[in-house]
Amino acid sequence: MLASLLLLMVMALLGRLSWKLQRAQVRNMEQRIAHAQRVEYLAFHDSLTGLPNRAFFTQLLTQGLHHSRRYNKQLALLFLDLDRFKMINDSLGHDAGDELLQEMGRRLNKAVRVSDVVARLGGDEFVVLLPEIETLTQAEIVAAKVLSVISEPFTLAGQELHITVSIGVAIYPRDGEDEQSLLKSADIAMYYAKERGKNNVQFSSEELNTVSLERFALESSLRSALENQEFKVYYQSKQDMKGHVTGMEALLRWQHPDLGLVSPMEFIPLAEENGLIIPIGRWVLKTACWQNVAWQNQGFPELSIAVNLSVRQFFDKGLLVDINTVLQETGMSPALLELEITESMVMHDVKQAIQILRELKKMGVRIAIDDFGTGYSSLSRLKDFPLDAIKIDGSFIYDMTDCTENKKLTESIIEIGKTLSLTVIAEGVETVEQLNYLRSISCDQFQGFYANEPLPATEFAAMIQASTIMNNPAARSFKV
Ligand SMILES: Nc1nc2c(ncn2[C@@H]2O[C@H](COP(=O)(O)O[C@H]3[C@@H](O)[C@H](n4cnc5c(=O)[nH]c(N)nc54)O[C@@H]3COP(=O)(O)O)[C@@H](O)[C@H]2O)c(=O)[nH]1
Repeated sequence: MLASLLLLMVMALLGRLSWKLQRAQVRNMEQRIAHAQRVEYLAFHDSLTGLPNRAFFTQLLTQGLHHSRRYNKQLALLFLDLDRFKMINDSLGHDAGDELLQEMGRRLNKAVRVSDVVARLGGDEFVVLLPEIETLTQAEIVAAKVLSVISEPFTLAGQELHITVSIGVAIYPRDGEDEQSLLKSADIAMYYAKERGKNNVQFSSEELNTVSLERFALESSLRSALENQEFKVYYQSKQDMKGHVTGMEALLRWQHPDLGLVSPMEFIPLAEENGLIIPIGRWVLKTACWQNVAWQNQGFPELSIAVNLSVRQFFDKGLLVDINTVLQETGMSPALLELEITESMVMHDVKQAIQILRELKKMGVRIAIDDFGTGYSSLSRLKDFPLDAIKIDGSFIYDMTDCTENKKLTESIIEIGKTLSLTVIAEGVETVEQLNYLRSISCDQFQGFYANEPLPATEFAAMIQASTIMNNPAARSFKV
């Protein structure tokens, strides 16, 4: 009796133990499944926004393309890139940047149908897939809706901010028949949206893709141009109204092995975009200073030299160190170095620009505002900038003798310059009539083809030495 009771108890205990064991096994299994699901979720979703990531998006795009092919449908791919995201990250911090990306994801999802796909490819790049569209207008409507939802203010780090986005759109099958080509077409179109002033939508086209291929080829040779010593600096004189040379401007040229001399207008925007402008700009500065010092050592008079700074260079953290190093290494006098910046550059971030300009002034270099009159600098702002000179944009000079409006505008700019005690230089002077008129309205200096076209160093030196510029009467009174 006792034995049976004991047996029953042992069996009950064993049963309980086995049940516990089973429960533990089930729990363990559940945990493993949950873990596997989590791993799978993370592999296919962006951890910050919860949106499909690039890998998942590629699968969804593949499925969408299969479907479109089978049912002979069009599909639209919107490629989005936030404008000035880096600036937000840099100025407000990465937490604010993360918050912005999360809110972007939420707003994008709200702007499209549940059957559409919103994904984050990485960084500030998002894509929207419209799997079945009948007409291009549908894609246009969605893109406009996206611009509109993003235009609502964002509150980040306690500040209300207005954010914009650039959108490129590619349509299957018109702009690409597979994932890669469709994504590439949309990306190129987005890039053009940026170029056209950001905050807009561009549809892909064959023309855009061809231009982009040419740019790609130019960009890859630009990467090796510095190393291959393909850059040259040309020099154009600045003169006072009596024709005395007061200085020169250093202008960059690219002697491309196949394309010949490439204009800076073609490659500086590219270099600006991919960051190559920093080493290239440093090289121009060093070459120009070195050349100026070499000429002085050869007995040339003390002529100033102006060097253009691009926006990326101007706001680059290494700018002050770079200039200081070049001055030290070349022995260039800071007072003879003039840095040319544009109005739009300083308007980009007025507070920081003033700070940088003050630091540059402390070094003793001169600052000139280039292409003056084409930007939007208000007069009240202008007086806050520590400047030495303004250069009237060539577009005012070009037809000034026939255009009363441009004559008046030029007079006003000269007056502004005088009021602020700045040297006023007229750019793009090509005729004696223009020069005479500028002289009559007390412009201080001029620059342009009338004096000389930009020349390689040896020719410029010969010109100075001969004290003559292309039989130009303005050059007869050169004092060299
Ligand atoms: N960031 C840098 N920008 C640079 C550098 N070198 C040049 N540039 C910028 O590229 C733009 C085009 O320059 P460029 O083709 O050299 O044209 C200059 C002159 O050649 C031209 N010019 C001069 N006189 C006349 C004239 O009488 N008529 C006429 N039609 N054109 C003339 O104008 C340009 C002067 O440039 P700027 O004084 O700087 O405005 C130009 O925006 C350059 O700034 C570089 O090293 N870095």
